[in-house]
Amino acid sequence: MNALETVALSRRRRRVWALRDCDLAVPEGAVTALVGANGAGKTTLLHVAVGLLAPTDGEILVFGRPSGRRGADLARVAFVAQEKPLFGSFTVAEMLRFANATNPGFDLAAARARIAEADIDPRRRAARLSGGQRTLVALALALGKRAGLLLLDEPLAELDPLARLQVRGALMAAVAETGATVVLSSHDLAELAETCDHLVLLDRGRVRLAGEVEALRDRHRVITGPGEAAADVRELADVVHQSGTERQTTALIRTHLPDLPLGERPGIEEIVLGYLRRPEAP
Ligand SMILES: Nc1ncnc2c1ncn2[C@@H]1O[C@H](COP(=O)(O)OP(=O)(O)OP(=O)(O)O)[C@@H](O)[C@H]1O
Repeated sequence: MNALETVALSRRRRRVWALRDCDLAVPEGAVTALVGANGAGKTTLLHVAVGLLAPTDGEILVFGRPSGRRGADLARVAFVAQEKPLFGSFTVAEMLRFANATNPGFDLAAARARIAEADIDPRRRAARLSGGQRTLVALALALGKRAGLLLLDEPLAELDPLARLQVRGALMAAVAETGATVVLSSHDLAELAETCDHLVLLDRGRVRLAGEVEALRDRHRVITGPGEAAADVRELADVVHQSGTERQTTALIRTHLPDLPLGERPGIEEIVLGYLRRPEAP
């Protein structure tokens, strides 16, 4: 079963279509990167998935059921919002106890261990935490919930390099140990390449590219050669993006032949940048 699935999902925000006709499937047990330019619709998609926003059109299913505000369904989902909202007047210890009291199956010991590992004083009030510390507390709460689906909006943005490594390790461990599904949005493509096995690229509210990272890499090549050779390549593949001079051109191409003996297999960063650079690419 897919952990998250959308069918012709659209969401309008005032005059803007923040999501438009999105069809996508996030498989269970995978770590999926949600990427796209600023304003592409990533946060909107995550908010619709947890029922904070309703679809304008279409459907979104979480573990096969329409997403909504029913307690039993929400118990299977943990969400860390971009602003990492916490109750400012609560101490960290109080927040963990509150989470423990309100979430059946909450792993209080594991959450406390994460706070200790992050060297955060549990007596400190949330309002007095640094941005990165807020993130670490929010992630400890989300992971403690032991939810089947973790939706994380820019979870690594404010973390120092060591904390980023620790959080990425904790997410991968959650996937390995409990079979959890993780969807995380981020602008750090290099980091995502090391953490994620699936990718969804949103572009002005539409799904531009989606699938397994290795399969997407198999379908693309970076080729270099004289400009006129690009015409020959068009017979075999779609040119996603091309740059350079008449004498020397570099192109990202998409092919239907996974074994195309041509050029280099690109990294996920090159693929995403190629599509973002050329909005009219196929
Ligand atoms: N509260 C709101 N009211 C009206 N429009 C909004 C609101 N929040 C977002 N939008 C619009 O919806 C679109 C998608 O925004 P969204 O926040 O989902 O993008 P994003 O991909 O998460 O961007 P970022 O990478 O900057 O966080 C944008 O055009 C944005 O201006």
